[in-house]
Amino acid sequence: MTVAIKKVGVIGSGQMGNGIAHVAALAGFDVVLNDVSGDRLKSALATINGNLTRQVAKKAISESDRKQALDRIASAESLDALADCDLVIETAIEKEETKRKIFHEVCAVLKPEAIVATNSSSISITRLAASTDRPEKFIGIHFMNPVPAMELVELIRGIATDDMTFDTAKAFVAKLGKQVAVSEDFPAFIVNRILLPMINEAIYTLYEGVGNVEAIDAAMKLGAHHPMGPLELADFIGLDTCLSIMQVLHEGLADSKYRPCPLLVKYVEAGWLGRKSQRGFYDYRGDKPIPTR
Ligand SMILES: CC(=O)CC(=O)SCCNC(=O)CCNC(=O)[C@H](O)C(C)(C)COP(=O)(O)OP(=O)(O)OC[C@H]1O[C@@H](n2cnc3c(N)ncnc32)[C@H](O)[C@@H]1OP(=O)(O)O
Ligand SMILES: NC(=O)C1=CN([C@@H]2O[C@H](COP(=O)(O)OP(=O)(O)OC[C@H]3O[C@@H](n4cnc5c(N)ncnc54)[C@H](OP(=O)(O)O)[C@@H]3O)[C@@H](O)[C@H]2O)C=CC1
Repeated sequence: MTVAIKKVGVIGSGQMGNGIAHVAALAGFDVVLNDVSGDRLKSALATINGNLTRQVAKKAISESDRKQALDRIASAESLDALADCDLVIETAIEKEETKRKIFHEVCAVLKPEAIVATNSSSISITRLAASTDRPEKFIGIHFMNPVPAMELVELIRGIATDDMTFDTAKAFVAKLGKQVAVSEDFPAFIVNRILLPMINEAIYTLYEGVGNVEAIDAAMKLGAHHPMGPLELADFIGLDTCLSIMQVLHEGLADSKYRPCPLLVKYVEAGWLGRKSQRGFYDYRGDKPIPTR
């Protein structure tokens, strides 16, 4: 049994929120995109339009698909605008305290039958569910970046998630044209349990001077056929998000093999968060990315 989903709320209009709003609107859902910052929302809509336009240029969608998708996305600075959503997907920063606060506020305005999901990369779904008034209607729907291009979505049930919520989330992902991988609720789930230690190891390789940024990325692109080098990918994901995921792995699994590399910590402390702040393992302020080490 599934619940009918017509209107989807997306909380957080960063790179993932943009992508989720984009694919949901293109699949015919009405979307309300929320963020604490009005400027963020404006630039989010411009980014979505840019990505849709690229798809039109590639003939993946028509001009009328682009227009209709954009028309289906409303933006709102207040969570009150999400009151009549059937499904809400939280995709604000990877900080448990921020997410808990959002769930507390949004659950107060949602209808009781609405499903609440998080796009968290790593945090316990069971623990986040416990901060809501509806643990049985709470689930992890974990998209990959960039959302319009990646085929996979991980689904993670918390201990209390009921079958109706799981089946509804599965049907929703299928409607977006994406494949599901089901993960148990353990730190960082499947993709990031494997991917982030690889990225962290690449940063240790840089930290220990085994290779420079260029050599490490070239090694993994040309030597292992990865589409992006691990440091380029870390910048793409966001170094703050990478660090948060490593911290969740380190604390959650209590194993020193997940120790975040001190160089990753230093970049985040400097505010060098990767592409989103224009500087990370590469400097993106010029015509082409320049390695920072
Ligand atoms: C951290 C987490 O919690 C989980 C994660 O997401 S981990 C990160 C997972 N993602 C990856 O590993 C990405 C690795 N990189 C890649 O796969 C590729 O480099 C890439 C898909 C990003 C770009 O591929 P490419 O061949 O260089 O680019 P290009 O041919 O221009 O684009 C391919 C598609 O991606 C889309 N795309 C590329 N960049 C995009 C962006 N920033 N936003 C939206 N769409 C984008 C393009 O529109 C295109 O879509 P269509 O196939 O529908 O036309
Ligand atoms: N980056 C990635 O590759 C992936 C990330 N994820 C997960 O998705 C989530 C978002 O990541 P990403 O999009 O990269 O992050 P970004 O930093 O790009 O975006 C986060 C957005 O959330 C906003 N925000 C912060 N606090 C609130 C709040 N209280 N209410 C509403 N919006 C808020 C931020 O606004 P402001 O900047 O003004 O603070 C920002 O616009 C994280 O949980 C992350 O782990 C999942 C898969 C892949």
